[in-house]
Amino acid sequence: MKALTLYDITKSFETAEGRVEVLNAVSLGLEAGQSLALTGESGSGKSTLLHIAAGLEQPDAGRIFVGPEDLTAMGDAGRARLRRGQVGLIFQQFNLIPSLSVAANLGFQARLAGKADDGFVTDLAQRLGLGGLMQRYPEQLSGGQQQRVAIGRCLAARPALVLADEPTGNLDEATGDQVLDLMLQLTAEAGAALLLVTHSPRLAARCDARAHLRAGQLAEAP
Ligand SMILES: Nc1ncnc2c1ncn2[C@@H]1O[C@H](COP(=O)(O)OP(=O)(O)OP(=O)(O)O)[C@@H](O)[C@H]1O
Repeated sequence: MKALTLYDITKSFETAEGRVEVLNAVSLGLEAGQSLALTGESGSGKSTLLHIAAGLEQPDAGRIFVGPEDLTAMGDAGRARLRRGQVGLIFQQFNLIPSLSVAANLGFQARLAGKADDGFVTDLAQRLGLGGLMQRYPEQLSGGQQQRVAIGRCLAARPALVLADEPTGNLDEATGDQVLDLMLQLTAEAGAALLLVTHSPRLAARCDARAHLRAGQLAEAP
């Protein structure tokens, strides 16, 4: 089953210097349980593609399916509902809620998605090495610990599709590798598809498949 299908996505931006063509008829399919690394030079459109897949940004043309659901046929409310229920987002900035404990941050998204399950969150926290940190607040955690909370918060809501934009970009290499391994392991176990934007060929090599954005189109990774 396809978790994400993009058909002929085209996107340009109006800027002070004129029109910037970013994506030119990009198509991509991601199976449930599969991980795909998206690489490309800075400015090649990786984040734009990920935002379009999440329904956070609208393409100029093309269609987006998350599972069987057509994002392009939905309004803002429908896209927000689908994102809450099916899509997990992880960014380079951890975006934790500073006033909530680790435990409350971990359960936050699942509650929004109507899938609160304390047992599952506790188990996930153990797997992520956060079991002893549940009562702490984000500012009392290291970068790697904060990113593990962000990953746990995303996975606790059991998304079918995880979209991650440079999730280990703020971490040192060893911590980054560790965090990515956990992400790959946990998403594969959950049967979730993972689209990982990364600059690192080394991290990309750990995914099931790779795609490279160049001049607005997808190519084989170099
Ligand atoms: N809201 C916007 N308005 C105008 N131009 C934009 C906007 N968002 C992105 N762009 C431009 O679109 C292009 C692609 O940006 P994007 O952030 O998708 O690239 P990226 O591959 O993710 O880059 P990086 O690896 O540096 O994060 C860039 O030229 C950027 O300047």
